[in-house]
Amino acid sequence: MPKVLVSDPIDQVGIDILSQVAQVDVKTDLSKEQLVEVIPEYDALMIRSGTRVTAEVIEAGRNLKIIGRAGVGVDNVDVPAATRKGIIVVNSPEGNTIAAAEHTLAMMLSLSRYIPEANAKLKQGKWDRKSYTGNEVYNKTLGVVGLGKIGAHVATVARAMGMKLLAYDPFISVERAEQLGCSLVELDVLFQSADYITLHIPKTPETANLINADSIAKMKPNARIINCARGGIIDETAIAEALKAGKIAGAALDVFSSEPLGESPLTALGKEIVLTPHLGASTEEAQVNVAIDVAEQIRDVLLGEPARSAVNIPGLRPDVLEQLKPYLQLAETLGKMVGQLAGGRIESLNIGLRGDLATNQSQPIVIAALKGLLSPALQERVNYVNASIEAKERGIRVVETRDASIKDYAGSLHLSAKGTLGEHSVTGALLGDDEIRITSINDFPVNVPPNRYMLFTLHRDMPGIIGRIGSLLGEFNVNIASMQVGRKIVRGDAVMVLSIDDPLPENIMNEIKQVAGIRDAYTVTL
Ligand SMILES: NC(=O)C1=CN([C@@H]2O[C@H](COP(=O)(O)OP(=O)(O)OC[C@H]3O[C@@H](n4cnc5c(N)ncnc54)[C@H](O)[C@@H]3O)[C@@H](O)[C@H]2O)C=CC1
Ligand SMILES: O=C(O)CCC(=O)C(=O)O
Repeated sequence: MPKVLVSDPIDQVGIDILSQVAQVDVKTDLSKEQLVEVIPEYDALMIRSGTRVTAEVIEAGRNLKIIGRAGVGVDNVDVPAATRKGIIVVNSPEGNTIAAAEHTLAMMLSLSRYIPEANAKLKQGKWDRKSYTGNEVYNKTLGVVGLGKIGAHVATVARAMGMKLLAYDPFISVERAEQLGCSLVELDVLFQSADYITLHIPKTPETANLINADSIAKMKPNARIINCARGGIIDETAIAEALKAGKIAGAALDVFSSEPLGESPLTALGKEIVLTPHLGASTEEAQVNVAIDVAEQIRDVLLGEPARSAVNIPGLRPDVLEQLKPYLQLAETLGKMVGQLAGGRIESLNIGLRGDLATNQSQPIVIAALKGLLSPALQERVNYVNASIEAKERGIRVVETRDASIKDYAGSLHLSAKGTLGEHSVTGALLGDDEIRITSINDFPVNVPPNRYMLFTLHRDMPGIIGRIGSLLGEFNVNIASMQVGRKIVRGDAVMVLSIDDPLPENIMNEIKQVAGIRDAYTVTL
């Protein structure tokens, strides 16, 4: 039974799902060193934001197949290191959207009305009404930086509260922004015009310290900033100084450049700052959502199924993935075949998507073909995560073509590879019940299902040759399951495809190649 380590607190519902297929160990107090020590025994790791999955942890995790982040941000996982090792990293892109958006709105209102300070003072027995005259958000301008899932929900609710909306997001269309009631503007315009600025972007090299002394200098003195996205997007020293000097009116921060927040100039400030310890996703509803979402993906991957929200393999909607699954299997099978026909060192792979397949999302199909191509050499070390990197590192040139007009089957895939044994091609399609058929070898038409062990010959179409190969296999005690010949013209060149029940014994290939009329012969193991 596979083993899953859960190293941050997650909802029990997630543990229950994982327990269907794995032994689950919950160890939420591991030090960095302890994690490195225990990780080799686990097939999967499930975390929230507390665990740092460094390159060292990934290197030590020699059995790891999947890392599941019960939340959105995967900045606590060294994703490139995981990708290099072929480990899938999954998250829950939507499970905590509402929780984070509502926390943002709560922070904005708390900050505007000084609720945390007033509450604390009253609990100390002080009835102070004059220190806490706040501001209304109604009719004020909210600048949303990052109009993705959380930013969009914040914008929708803020609009209902009567706020005017500006947004900055270079990857969002004007139509989408307008649909949400936002005017898309440049960042500087947003900084100069907004009364409230809320951040909903990932932390990347471009967004690190986006709010700094320079950007703060552009803001209005009554500006209030809310960050429920990621620590490090705001320069904490700069914002503490700006608040102290009254350059802006307030800040509400849920996330920090280093967590837990230790000694910081932020904690010394008064009612102009509201701080929460990374609580954006901390609702019962969100924790159930993310636990189910990520535990299901870990379960599926441990059962050999694809994950629906992997961050290091092409993201596909579950319905699209479901529809593509048989084609991924087809691409992998053809990749395996053509790789073995073309020989070990492959220079190039041409992938032709034909018929209906030409209108499909091709990236997963290309990856599946590469996985198949490389699997004879790399075995289980190659998977959907690292197939592209492995191909690139081997200098394999990948060319993709599409032709929707070829309608011999509803959709077919044509792979052609150039390698040490020359250039070879295989075409395949799916029958109505998603059964794979090989429909051509080196452009000779055939119609055979793939088989674990196969023998291909290129030969001259002439009497006696099929019988001779049959008897030769018989002499070596190899049982033939099926045999088919594909030719373009009578007595011209042809291919023979034999499905056999056992691996071919050594030496037989030399004898096959010496049969009169045989030009070449190849074995394939699928
Ligand atoms: N405080 C908490 O507990 C939580 C924090 N988060 C964080 O909130 C952030 C947003 O999450 P979602 O809305 O789910 O992500 P999302 O991916 O739906 O949206 C992010 C948006 O940022 C935009 N963006 C990327 N780079 C940008 C840039 N340089 N300038 C402006 N816009 C840029 C993207 O186009 C996208 O529209 C993430 O950092 C996530 O980790 C998410 C959940 C809970
Ligand atoms: O797991 C958590 O509580 C943090 C959530 C978060 O920051 C995220 O999903 O990006």
